[in-house]
Amino acid sequence: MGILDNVNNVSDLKKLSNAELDKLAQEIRKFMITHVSKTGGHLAPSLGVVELTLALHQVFNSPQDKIIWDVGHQAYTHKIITGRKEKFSSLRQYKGLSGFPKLAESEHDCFNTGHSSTSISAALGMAKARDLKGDKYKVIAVIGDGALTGGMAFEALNHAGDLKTDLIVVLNDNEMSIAANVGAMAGYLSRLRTDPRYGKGKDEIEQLLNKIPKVGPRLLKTAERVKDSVKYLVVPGMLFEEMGFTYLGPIDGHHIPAMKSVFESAKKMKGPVLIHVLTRKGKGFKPAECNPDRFHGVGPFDIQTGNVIKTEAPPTYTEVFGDALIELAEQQENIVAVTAAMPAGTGLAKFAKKFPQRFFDVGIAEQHAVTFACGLAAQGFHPVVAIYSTFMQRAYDQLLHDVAMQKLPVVLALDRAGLVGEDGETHHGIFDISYLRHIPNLVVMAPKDENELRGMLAWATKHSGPCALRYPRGPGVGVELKDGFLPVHLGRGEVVKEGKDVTIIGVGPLVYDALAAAHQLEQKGIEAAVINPRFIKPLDSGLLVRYAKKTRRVVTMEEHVLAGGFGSSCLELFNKYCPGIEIDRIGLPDTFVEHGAPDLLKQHYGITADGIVERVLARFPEKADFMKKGAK
Ligand SMILES: Cc1ncc(C[n+]2csc(CCOP(=O)(O)OP(=O)(O)O)c2C)c(N)n1
Ligand SMILES: CC(=O)[C@@H](O)[C@H](O)COP(=O)(O)O
Ligand SMILES: [Mg+2]
Repeated sequence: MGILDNVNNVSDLKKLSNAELDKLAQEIRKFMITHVSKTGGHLAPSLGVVELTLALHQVFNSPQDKIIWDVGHQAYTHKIITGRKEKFSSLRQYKGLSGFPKLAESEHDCFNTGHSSTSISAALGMAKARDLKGDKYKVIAVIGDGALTGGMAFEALNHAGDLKTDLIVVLNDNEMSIAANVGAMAGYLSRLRTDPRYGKGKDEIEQLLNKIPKVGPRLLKTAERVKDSVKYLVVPGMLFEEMGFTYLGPIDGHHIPAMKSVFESAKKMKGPVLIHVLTRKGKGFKPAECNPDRFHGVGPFDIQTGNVIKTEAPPTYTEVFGDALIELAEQQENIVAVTAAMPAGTGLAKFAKKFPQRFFDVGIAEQHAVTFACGLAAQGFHPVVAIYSTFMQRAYDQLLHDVAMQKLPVVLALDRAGLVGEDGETHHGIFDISYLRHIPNLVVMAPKDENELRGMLAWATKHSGPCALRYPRGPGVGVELKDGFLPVHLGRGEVVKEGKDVTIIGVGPLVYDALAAAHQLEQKGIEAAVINPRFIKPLDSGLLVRYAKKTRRVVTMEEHVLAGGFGSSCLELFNKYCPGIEIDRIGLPDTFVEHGAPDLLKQHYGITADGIVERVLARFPEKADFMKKGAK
């Protein structure tokens, strides 16, 4: 019987000694590794904060005290010790535990996270609400060094320093974002971490400086300036102190007694406090310690070897994108690539190695990434900004105000467009058609397969204005990759199959589901035409209207919300040019889609060939009867 067996909630944790907490940490690591090796998940981030989480929950009193986990991908220990140990085997599975904090899951999850850099803003809002109500609870934001590169975090630090309300920010510094952390802040933290001078008795320095004899105002001013610059040199965390925070640290984030003692001190302090904690991402599992980037978000793996369990699959759209961009960049010197802290996830890692001067990782800063690219474009470069569909939501105004209004030749590569699966509602890329297609001057494309992705990227890097490409997470459809680049013509779609009874339009790879549906319908005597629109904007209006008029029935299908999606654009088109068409739109309803395997989610929402067949048959009741009579 281990200690973890008797820890079913935070109250059980409070009874444990430091030695028992250390033992519990080991048991939690073993428990976590065992489960995540089966479910996959954010193992390295969570392994890195086991002791930190235990110390936090011993010193503070969740749920009265509010603990907000930035991104929330590191909250597995938090979940395990707040009553969700038994459900942990369902992590990230459909109808199982989420991989991120969820209010709906537990009172200890006081704020939903998933997108980076929101924790300090939310914590500050909660702290201010507490003050206004005269409450006394503590509010703690736990933010990583990567998330601290997000502009929103600085906005919140700036505001917190001004409000001076009681707030605790725990900076979990493991020198890693997904890849190694980048930026000047990372450099500053590194100096705080490594320079022996830092951490010298801050009081000694203050006493020494205060010994400077009281002199006339002019000399006093100089003395103050000297004092401040000397403080910058030897007093750690001056940057945060200057922003109104009391800086505590750096402390060992795997030493529970040290953290508990600092947390206890911070509890008593007035105003905003920043506690700088040093941790090792992936601690306790050698493969993750050695490859914290690979184990940042990992699929099921072999515990003995750390090898991810590979399944035979075609190259991913991400890999096809990355390789194609390298081919294009070899021909076009003005191509540069920008990522927001996700070189590997967006397929740009190889590009970065091959063209280090033409690659920019800006940190978790999507807004800056887009407008930084505009600066490059304004001076003759052709930037390709690779950002997941869901994270591109952060840069909406930059797309509109900086890219489109100026008609700058910026290529927006929206990876993870569609249902991403286990990351769930905060990560599905199901809103981009709606937030892109109404932006003037912007071309929006959706390739049906790997060759079209290559062709569209080639076209985009030669297009004189802004354009966006949206493609899904995971393996391609497995077509044979062609040399060269498929020719693409602005605003032109493709007839994949002729038919006279109904027109089925599938967006992106869904055109293959449309084709499968058409073949099923053929068995039932219904001849369906299949269209690959290729362009979300500008639509191939001539083609779509021609087939709508010809078949009088249209079914559209997209891995995207219906509101403002591709189907909506067809509604608008047909309403104008061929009113009276029967149109069925298949897509996602007005709700946030939960986590689960993508195919399961598609099945649930009818985004499948069968879903199309069902819709079409509903328009042919006689055929449906024909079906019912047992005809095959
Ligand atoms: C707005 C946004 N952009 C990108 C991501 C993808 N992402 C998730 S975690 C992460 C790195 C976080 O680094 P850090 O905060 O240091 O946490 P660690 O994984 O090191 O514990 C990134 C880039 C995100 N979740 N949100
Ligand atoms: C926590 C986070 O936002 C990222 O780690 C994200 O989960 C990566 O998604 P992919 O696994 O699709 O690259
Ligand atoms: Mg980090």
